[in-house]
Amino acid sequence: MTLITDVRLRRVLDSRGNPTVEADVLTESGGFGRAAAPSGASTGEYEAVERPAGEAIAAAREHAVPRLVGEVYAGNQRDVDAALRAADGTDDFSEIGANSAVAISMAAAKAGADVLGAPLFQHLGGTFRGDNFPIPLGNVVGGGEHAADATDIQEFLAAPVGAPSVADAVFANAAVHGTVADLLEERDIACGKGDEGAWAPSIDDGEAFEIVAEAVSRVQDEVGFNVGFGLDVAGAELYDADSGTYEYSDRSRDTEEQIAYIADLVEEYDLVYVEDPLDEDDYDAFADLTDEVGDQTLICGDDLFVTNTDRLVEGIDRGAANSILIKPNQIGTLSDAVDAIELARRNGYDSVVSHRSGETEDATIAHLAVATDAPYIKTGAVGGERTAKLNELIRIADDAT
Ligand SMILES: C=C(OP(=O)(O)O)C(=O)O
Ligand SMILES: [Mg+2]
Repeated sequence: MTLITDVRLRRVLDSRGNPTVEADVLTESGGFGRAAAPSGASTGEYEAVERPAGEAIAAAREHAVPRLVGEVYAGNQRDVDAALRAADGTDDFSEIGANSAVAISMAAAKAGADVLGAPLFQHLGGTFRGDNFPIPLGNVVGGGEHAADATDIQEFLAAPVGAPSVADAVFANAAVHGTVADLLEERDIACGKGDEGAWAPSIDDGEAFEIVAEAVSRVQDEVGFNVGFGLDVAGAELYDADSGTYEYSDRSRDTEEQIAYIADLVEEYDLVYVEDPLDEDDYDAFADLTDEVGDQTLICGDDLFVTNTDRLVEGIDRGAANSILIKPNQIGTLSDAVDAIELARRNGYDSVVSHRSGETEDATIAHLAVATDAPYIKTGAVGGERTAKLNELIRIADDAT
């Protein structure tokens, strides 16, 4: 029933206005799935390769489509993803592009779900999934590679850890985003937004901490449950390998100073989450920081692990972190992303399923998080391509997908 009969690929716009790959997968019995690839700006060095959309589409039409059409069942995700790997023939999807691969992988999953008449999370995770929801981490102030002339730290993330429901959590994050705007206005700070919809004021990190801490505390008082906050430091973007230092606007920090700085921030602001506090090659520094504060907060590897089980195994062996960011396009297929989540769980690591800074209306990651019982999802706080995922979580909870 789910034999793939057609794969159609096209260029569509992402949220930055760049072309990205959209895939349609059709099946013998009329099943249909459509998905589009997201795209990063602060990409990790070890990610699967995104090719320019037109080239990725041409290569996938030549190498992948013939291995799928009439050959593979969309309902068998492992076979779909194995066919994509075989068609590509490289370790990093540099032939057909991880953007073509992930779009086809996700579209096939949706086609499989469509044939079953089941919600995507249930097709991916089974009938006993759908009761647990991830806590959404929402970017409310940001800079780094996502906005010019803004904070050094890439993302200040609201984290409504005490929310009684996913809808309460989603609205709490939007309230923090709105309260940050009020506080910026009170301080006469005009600003626009970065790529993920976070405010991108031209302020230093110290002032951003003050504002976000105040916003979180006000919203916590309003909603009556615990709202904390966290960071994506995107340490690899700050790190200068030649000098071995982290370069902030106002000063440099060597690795020891960077570890001490982050540990102090965890203490001072009771941070619940710290992503990529250190460079993507420095497992040892990650391990030192995790040793120091890993019992108080999540230390999450994004550029460190790039959703790659080999890198995660190394991190687990070395005690480098206690959580992993999961971005399907970093590794190229849903099967690989699920393998990383399962390996993480078996080793006591929390998974944080994540959007990219360049996004589309695609909501697959909301289903992936619910399907795998992931404790967190990072997908912004506002903006259509972000609310696509957040509203889908609310629909899943409402049994309305
Ligand atoms: C979402 C992120 O940004 P990008 O997609 O630019 O890598 C991130 O670094 O976690
Ligand atoms: Mg990151």
